[in-house]
Amino acid sequence: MSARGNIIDGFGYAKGLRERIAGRVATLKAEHGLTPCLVVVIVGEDPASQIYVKNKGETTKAVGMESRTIVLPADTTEADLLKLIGELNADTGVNGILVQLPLPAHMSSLKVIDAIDPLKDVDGFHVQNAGRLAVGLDAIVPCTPLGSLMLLKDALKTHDDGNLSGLNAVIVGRSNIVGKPMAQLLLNENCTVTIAHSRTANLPDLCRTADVLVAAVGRPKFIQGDWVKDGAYVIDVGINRIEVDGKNKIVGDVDFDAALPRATAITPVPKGVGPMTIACLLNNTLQAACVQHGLPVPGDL
Ligand SMILES: Nc1nc(=O)c2c([nH]1)NC[C@@H]1CN(c3ccc(C(=O)N[C@@H](CCC(=O)O)C(=O)O)cc3)C=[N+]21
Repeated sequence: MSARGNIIDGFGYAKGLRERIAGRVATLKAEHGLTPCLVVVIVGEDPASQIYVKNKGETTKAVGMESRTIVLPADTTEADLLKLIGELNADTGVNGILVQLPLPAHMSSLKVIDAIDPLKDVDGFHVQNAGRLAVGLDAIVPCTPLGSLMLLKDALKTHDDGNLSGLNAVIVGRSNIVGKPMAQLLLNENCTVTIAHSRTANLPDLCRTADVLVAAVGRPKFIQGDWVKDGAYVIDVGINRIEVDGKNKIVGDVDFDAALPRATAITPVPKGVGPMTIACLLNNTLQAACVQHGLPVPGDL
């Protein structure tokens, strides 16, 4: 039986990933004169979103890519945003387009995402990418599930035989951006996958069946320690800002301290899945640039 209480170093893994991406960006530049370009569009002035978008821009530049950020006022019309996306789609210098979510209430995020060229949809949110992932075709895979799978596989290799096949996976959360694509990825790895949500009956007992437990509900410390099966692998996707003793703190969807001694390995928040999301976004942008220029797509990193 493997040891318990191992903390998965998502920050360190993401750092290594970014270094390998930087190497590939340098090669692409030297051999093909190509610098991948990611454009991030943000509508409105939500302070948390702005900090996040600023970090993304800096990380993009740090791996040698071009980063452009377009800030639109909160009262921008949907038509104007769709027009901008059309222009970015047509601009061959732009390889990746990310429209920061959530959008203001007067816009339909599905309609906006649908307007993005699927080949430039580096979030992997377009129905074409979601559908391609579901049927097993090449697709741009959403960054958070992809980064989560990388950490999970690495932890399984470190603490076990590295094999996901036949494991029971429970994903708590059914969003299009995390829960559903995570389920597709784990199905591809031959897990037995259950997606739980707010209407699930007896969630604690269901979670206790999970060899792999993925928490993506967006509620601070929602998953209790005694919901975690002895020896489980726990991936905490939640990023919740809460106030403790007058100070802002970020916590996950799992009660980390209570889950830690039960889990074989668990991701912390922060420095778990979050940094992997950004690293995977950069890798998706690099791969998109290669596809758009008819160049071979580099393999796994
Ligand atoms: N179209 C779109 N695509 C996204 O991928 C997207 C989005 N919209 N809207 C907002 C969410 C949120 N998100 C995060 C990614 C990384 C961290 C991250 O790196 N967090 C660090 C630092 C946390 C901190 O200290 O603030 C960590 O967890 O260690 C956080 C949040 C991507 N999102």
